[in-house]
Amino acid sequence: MEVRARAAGKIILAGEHAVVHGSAAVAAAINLYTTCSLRILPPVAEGGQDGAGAVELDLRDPGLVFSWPCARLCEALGEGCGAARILPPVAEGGQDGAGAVERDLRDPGLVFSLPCARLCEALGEGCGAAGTRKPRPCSPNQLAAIARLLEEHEIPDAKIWLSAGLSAFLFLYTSILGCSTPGKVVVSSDLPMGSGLGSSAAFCVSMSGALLTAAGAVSAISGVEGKGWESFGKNDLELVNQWAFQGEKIIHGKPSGIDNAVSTYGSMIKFKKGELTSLKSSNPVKMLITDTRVGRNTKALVAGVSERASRHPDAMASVFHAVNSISEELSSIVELAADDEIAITSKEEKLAELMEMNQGLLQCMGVSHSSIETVLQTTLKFNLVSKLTGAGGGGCVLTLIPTLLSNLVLEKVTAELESHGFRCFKVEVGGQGLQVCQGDCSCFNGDVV
Ligand SMILES: Nc1ncnc2c1ncn2[C@@H]1O[C@H](COP(=O)(O)OP(=O)(O)O)[C@@H](O)[C@H]1O
Ligand SMILES: C[C@@](O)(CCOP(=O)(O)O)CC(=O)O
Ligand SMILES: [Mg+2]
Repeated sequence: MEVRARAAGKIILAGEHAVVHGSAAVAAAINLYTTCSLRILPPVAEGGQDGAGAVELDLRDPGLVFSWPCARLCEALGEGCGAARILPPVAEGGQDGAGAVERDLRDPGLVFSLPCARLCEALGEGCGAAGTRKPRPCSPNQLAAIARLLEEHEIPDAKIWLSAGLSAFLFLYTSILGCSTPGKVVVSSDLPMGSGLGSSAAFCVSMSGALLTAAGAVSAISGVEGKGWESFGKNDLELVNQWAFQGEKIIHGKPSGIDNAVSTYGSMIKFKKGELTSLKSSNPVKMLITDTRVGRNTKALVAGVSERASRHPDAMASVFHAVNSISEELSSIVELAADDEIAITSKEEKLAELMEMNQGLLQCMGVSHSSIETVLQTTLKFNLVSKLTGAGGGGCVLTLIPTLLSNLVLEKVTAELESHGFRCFKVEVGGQGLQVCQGDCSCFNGDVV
């Protein structure tokens, strides 16, 4: 069985960091994706091919491949992993008895087998992939066991930041498919990693989408246009989102959930205390993204803001309160319909002013950086307003592009930003959320399985 899932990166127009402390934030999906391709391999018969009984992860962006024998996963993660083995669904006219759930109780020495058809008849809808329908957090013991598994691999020092993503992968894979399901996973992404465009969330959402589809816990709705990409219904998206959030917790420590939500659902959203409101943006919002190429780590920046908040609780509560007002106002302006040049310009001026105010408050939180300040000063020379997006400390900066801005000015500002060594690109704002494609994945072509 092969499945491919893709999830979008995001920009935060207002409210990053404050959203972790209960304020509202506004985010939008962008047309840069992380794609996770999964091939479930047949269970290995005794005396079977060497190495076939393994879980392999091929990370195309850093260019690293990892492999864990299923036996080693079961030994390390034991009970917690459920040691489930997913058998391929039975085709019509398939082998008798294969479409069954078998429970092998080693201690009393009893084996029970219930045909799937009988389970469905007796338990109906509610019986669907029960184990995966209740996402649970990674326990401290599980996390420690995963860390020990990772120590057995030589991760180059320069790429040690990958450990968080690898831990999230091992947690999601073994929790959803069990430890004894051999498989091969390939991840590739358009997103720069660790730059504020939500690569960690897109990683967890695409991974959860592919794994849950393979486990039969969610299924795509057919008939959506595109090159074989299909969308999911609301309940399935919610399940994927909840699992992805558990993965984000491993990477970020204390995520608000906004990144995985916008990556899963797409479009533009307002997010507050876990509640999501979909925003209908009536005019296109155009943003230039500047990647300062200054690496940073979301987990450390989020922890830094929390420490500042515990040192100055009253002052920081006021900062978070102000950000909440900015996000609330920005979300209502985004939805205003502007149908002539004057109305569009006035709407864009309001958005720009709110972004500028938000940037000032992000400076108060201590998450700006000299590279970000350089972007702000450069764009200001052209009367353009910018703010950092995501966790800050480097990473990406957004610049609002007014509808009436000439291409010449845009080229000039881009050239000046790039002369500082930054990388500029334009993105489409408010696009697709999670999508899936089943069938042969081209990334496995040439594999001998
Ligand atoms: N395509 C990917 N391949 C491997 N790991 C990834 C990938 N995308 C994200 N990650 C994980 O997510 C981490 C970056 O997350 P984070 O610091 O939150 O930055 P951001 O989400 O803004 O890109 C990486 O260090 C890595 O562990
Ligand atoms: C800083 C924060 O608001 C967004 C982090 O986004 P990113 O990982 O930098 O893309 C954290 C969160 O909301 O979980
Ligand atoms: Mg992140």
